[in-house]
Amino acid sequence: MLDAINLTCVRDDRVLFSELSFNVRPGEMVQIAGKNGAGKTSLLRILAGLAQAEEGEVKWQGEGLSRARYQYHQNLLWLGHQPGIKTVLTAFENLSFYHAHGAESLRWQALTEVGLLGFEDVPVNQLSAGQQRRVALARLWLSTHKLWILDEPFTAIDVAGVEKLTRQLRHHTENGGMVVLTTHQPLAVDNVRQIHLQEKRT
Ligand SMILES: Nc1ncnc2c1ncn2[C@@H]1O[C@H](COP(=O)(O)OP(=O)(O)OP(=O)(O)O)[C@@H](O)[C@H]1O
Repeated sequence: MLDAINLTCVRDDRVLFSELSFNVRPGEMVQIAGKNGAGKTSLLRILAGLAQAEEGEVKWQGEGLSRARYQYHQNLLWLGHQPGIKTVLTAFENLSFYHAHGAESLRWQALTEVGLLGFEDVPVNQLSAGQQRRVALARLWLSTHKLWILDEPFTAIDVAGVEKLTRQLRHHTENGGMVVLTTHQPLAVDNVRQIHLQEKRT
């Protein structure tokens, strides 16, 4: 289980959120909602252990991230706002880099799932924005991590891609996984829990 406990985040003397507490249990999907600049990415980065909160703590399986860091990173798949892929490598090379010890057949399967079969040998910097995003998203079909933290995973993805990705998110939670994500578009998922960030002034 992931626990966010009394988190306060301040950026440029502005309190983005304060005393924010929630948890994410196996099988749950949580959407962080709020207008542009509300602090959604800032919150996800704190949850992923990439940034510090001014106050409060994040716990994984009951332990603070500083103590549980190794275990946490074994269980966490973070997909940031940027695709986070190596643009001089091809789609297939990216997946090989990411999934070095897994079976090659699984990489082909993941490329097929995200509709990149036929583009596997193209350097990523020659792919479209949506295709580049799909290379990053292919990791979701290779992941064995329990917790997925995804910042705007649907950005630049077409309608069919959104449906496929939504199915994969559902599949993950139905199998006991956890998803925390931001998105500005409606999610076609039952039981998604929303946490709204609202601006507070100092
Ligand atoms: N490292 C930083 N230093 C200073 N200010 C920052 C930093 N990171 C974010 N901010 C500010 O914090 C606010 C919230 O940013 P954040 O990216 O978390 O918002 P968001 O809710 O994800 O927005 P969007 O929906 O536009 O992606 C913004 O005003 C941003 O300028």
